[in-house]
Amino acid sequence: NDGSVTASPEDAYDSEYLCPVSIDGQTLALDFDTGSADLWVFSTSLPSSEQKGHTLFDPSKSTNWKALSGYKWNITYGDGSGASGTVGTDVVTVGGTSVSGQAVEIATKVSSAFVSDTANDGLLGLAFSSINTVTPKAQHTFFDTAKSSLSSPVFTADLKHRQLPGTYDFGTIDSSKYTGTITYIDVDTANGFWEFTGSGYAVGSGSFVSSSIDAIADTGTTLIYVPDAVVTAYYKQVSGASYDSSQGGYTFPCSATLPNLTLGIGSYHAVVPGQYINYSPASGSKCFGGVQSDSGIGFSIYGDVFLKSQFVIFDGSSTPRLGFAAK
Ligand SMILES: Cc1nn(C)c(C)c1CC(=O)Nc1ccccn1
Repeated sequence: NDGSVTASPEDAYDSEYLCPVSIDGQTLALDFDTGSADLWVFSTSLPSSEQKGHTLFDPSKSTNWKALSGYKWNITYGDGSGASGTVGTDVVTVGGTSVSGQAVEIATKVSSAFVSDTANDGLLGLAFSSINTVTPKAQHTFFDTAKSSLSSPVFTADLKHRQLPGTYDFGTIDSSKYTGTITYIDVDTANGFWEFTGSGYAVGSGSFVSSSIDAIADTGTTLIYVPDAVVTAYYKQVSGASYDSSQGGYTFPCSATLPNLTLGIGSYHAVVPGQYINYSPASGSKCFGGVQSDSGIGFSIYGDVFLKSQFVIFDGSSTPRLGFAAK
């Protein structure tokens, strides 16, 4: 029951990656999010003003739909966006991986950021089920539901830079998708995230700075959010870079040459190409950086800007771990 599904960039800046997911034959484009654990979808139960532009799941058209009476969900993401609604189970298929009895969370309310993100029909959470928001009983993620039917209890992310489709694979590690060896690192599941301790960083050709960085591998977050020491060291090497409070982050002249950012994973040095860190135009001739401060978040987030430079293994075995390889 292994599967592979394309992950297509939503826009020219790789703000998010969307994957086709079939719910009892109704196909929606979902944002696979290793930073949360709810599978929720835009639905016909939303106010019509919030439905516009999205593909809607209609449970009344699903023969395998089973409503969970009295069950509810309510999620708020770190950027302040959120959604809430009711719950049922159905057959969910991702590439070749099909599961029955999967909790599908129907949105009856979504925040404005989701309404305006019309390419996105919901999220498929791939963090640990311990942080699923359904009450009175937390539900399993798609990966947890599928795990026992997979050749091995893993999924991998091979996200691409700029306009290229990548893939999420379930159940196998495709050795044609990476080069060299895989470096594995322990994961602390206490907060429900794929959380690990990074070993440090380097900017461009500069020397590696050893420092412990508490970070999560988060496919649902666009940028890299790291400690101020890293951010300061990075933009010191970018002429014309500065913190722009009106943009809410560091910007720089779009013509700037950006240094690579190396992030240590154990003894492995993961290199994020400088071009990946020119995220998008900000205003005028300034561009917004793909590396920003994690202050106020409580941990660092290695989001898509980082993950798309690597081949990443999310190993859900009894001792969960993360694997990283160059590609
Ligand atoms: C935790 C956090 N703080 N801040 C400022 C950001 C941007 C985050 C990450 C975040 O919100 N990710 C997200 C958003 C929507 C859907 C899925 N993931």
